[in-house]
Amino acid sequence: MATFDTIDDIPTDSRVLVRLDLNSPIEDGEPQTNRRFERHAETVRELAEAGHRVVLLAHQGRPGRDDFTSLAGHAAILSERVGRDVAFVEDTYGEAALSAVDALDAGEVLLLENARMCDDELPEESPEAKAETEFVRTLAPRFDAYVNDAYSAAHRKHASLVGFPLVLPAYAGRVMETEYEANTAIATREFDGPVTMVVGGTKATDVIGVMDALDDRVDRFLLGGVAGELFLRAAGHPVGHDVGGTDLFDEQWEANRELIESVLDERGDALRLATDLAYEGADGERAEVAVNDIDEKEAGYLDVGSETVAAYEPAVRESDAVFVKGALGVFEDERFADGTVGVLEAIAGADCFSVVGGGDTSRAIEMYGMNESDFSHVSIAGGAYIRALTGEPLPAVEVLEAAAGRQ
Ligand SMILES: Nc1ncnc2c1ncn2[C@@H]1O[C@H](COP(=O)(O)OP(=O)(O)O)[C@@H](O)[C@H]1O
Ligand SMILES: O=C(OP(=O)(O)O)[C@H](O)COP(=O)(O)O
Repeated sequence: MATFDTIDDIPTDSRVLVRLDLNSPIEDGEPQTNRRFERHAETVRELAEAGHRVVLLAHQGRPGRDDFTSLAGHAAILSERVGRDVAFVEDTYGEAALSAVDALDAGEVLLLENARMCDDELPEESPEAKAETEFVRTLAPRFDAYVNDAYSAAHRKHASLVGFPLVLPAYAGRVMETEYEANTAIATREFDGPVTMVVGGTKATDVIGVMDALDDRVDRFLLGGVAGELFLRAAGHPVGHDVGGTDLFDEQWEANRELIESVLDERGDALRLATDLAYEGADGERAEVAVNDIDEKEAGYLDVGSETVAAYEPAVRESDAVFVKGALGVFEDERFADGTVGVLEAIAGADCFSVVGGGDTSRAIEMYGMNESDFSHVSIAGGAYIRALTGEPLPAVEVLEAAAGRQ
């Protein structure tokens, strides 16, 4: 269990600075609504209803990229989700921002401009250095408390994440609390029965690192996606390399070959590899082939096959805990959703503790009409989820814990 203080511990009538992670996909310059708004809305609503003055800090994109935008649109979406007005000021710690902060009444909510528009925010430095920045030194004195709800950004040593908790009493928001507890469960909780991890997606380097780190915590890995194909390659099948303009496999194979081979060698018994794969047939329909019948990879494989899904489902049902990292196929295309959806539905119907992580994979839950409440936790974190699974510390969580020790 984390040892941080939570928003239940904030003294009444406080001026509270809250770090959220509203980083979202941007289309035509506008943020697209997603789970992050819905989840953070709970923390914001609770703080406002408690009568605090609530000022929100967040970021969007990275400087130089297309998704680096103002947070004006985020304020509108958040306002809808919270069910009360979320004012927005196009400034982070200048005159306009400070006046807006000072003008707030009890229960009012204000979102400041994208923190990454300030030079002090981004370079990763120690919490002590970040606490010394003009950004932190200017804003902090306006507040009685700092809340970090941005679990999904907690792997970054940015001013808004690690600077403020050094100089203000600091607390975890509801998202921080629930994400932390669920995502560290694989390393910290004892389960009575088998622990299963579903491993897929495109970022094979990430998930293979997770598999290696969780070696002794996981009883079986169900593989699919790009990572699954690389393991099939290591097992001697002529798959797991790029064909026809794809560039997902060869580079990742070169980078991870030794690790893949050693995981296969040492944990072979715990690994379930696909026995059949799906691809786009000549008629454009889904076609399947048994892995043992593949003499040469000629098509891109886009899902695990139906025999594999039928084998993975009971493995899920027998588990006491299931953690998901990455999709088993290109579920965005209905023809190749069977693996991902079949396994997610088996988890939803099973009596087990379950965590589904990764922004892309968790999207399959709503795309295919599954109920989020049938899972113990659907994470809104990507990089931070990976780090939690591999047991790497999250700097923004560490400073919250240190703050609790001082409070
Ligand atoms: N065999 C495959 N070939 C190409 N893409 C795949 C394959 N299997 C899964 N994917 C893609 O992987 C994506 C999810 O992977 P990833 O980004 O690693 O996970 P997440 O964002 O959920 O952490 C999905 O969008 C899916 O289309
Ligand atoms: O969306 C985020 O992370 P994610 O893509 O790992 O889920 C966070 O907002 C961190 O963003 P960053 O990776 O630009 O620092």
